[in-house]
Amino acid sequence: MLRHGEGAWNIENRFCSWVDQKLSEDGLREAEMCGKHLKFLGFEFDLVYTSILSRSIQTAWLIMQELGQEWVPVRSSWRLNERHYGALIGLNRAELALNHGEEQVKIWRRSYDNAPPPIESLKQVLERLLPYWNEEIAPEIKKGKRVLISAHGNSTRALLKHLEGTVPFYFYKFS
Ligand SMILES: O=C(O)[C@H](O)COP(=O)(O)O
Repeated sequence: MLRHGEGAWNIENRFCSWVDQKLSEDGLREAEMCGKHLKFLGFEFDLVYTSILSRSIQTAWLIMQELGQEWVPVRSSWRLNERHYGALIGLNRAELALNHGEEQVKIWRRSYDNAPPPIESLKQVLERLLPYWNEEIAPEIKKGKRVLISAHGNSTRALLKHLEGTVPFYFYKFS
C-alpha cells in the first residue's frame, strides 16, 4: 500500500483532496524510483487498486511499468479517494494556520473524528472505504493474490487504522 507521488498542489501546500491533479515532475520521478525499488526487492503483483484520481493512477502505472508488469489488471474506485476536505480544498495550509492557529489546523488534518462538516473526517473516510476493502480487496488477498494499492495520504491512514485496530501514534508525528 502506498501514497501517490507529489502532485502540483502539494508543492503549493494547498489542500488537493478530490481535485484531479496530475503528478509533478518530482512526483513522476518518485513513482519511477518507487517502481525501481520494488523491482530490486523482487515484488510481483496480481492486481492493482487505485482511486479514481489521476495522481494515484499515474503512480500505479509508472510503478507497474518499472516492474515490467503492465499487463496486471488495474481496478479503480472512488472509495480509495483522498479525504474530502470540503471548504478547505484549494486553501494554503500555512495561510490557514495564520488565521486559525497551527493547533486547530493540525486537529482538522490529523484527528480521527474531530472534523467539522463539510470536512470529511478520517473516521468517515474509513466508513466509505471499508465496504470496498471487505468486499473487493480483502477477499482477493485471502485467495492469495498479491495486491498493490496506490492511494492517498488519508485513505492509506484510514486503512492502516483499520488493520492496526487503533490510530497509530505516527499519524500525528509524520505527514
Ligand atoms: O488532500 C491533500 O492535499 C493531501 O493529499 C492530504 O492533505 P493533508 O496531509 O493535509 O491531510
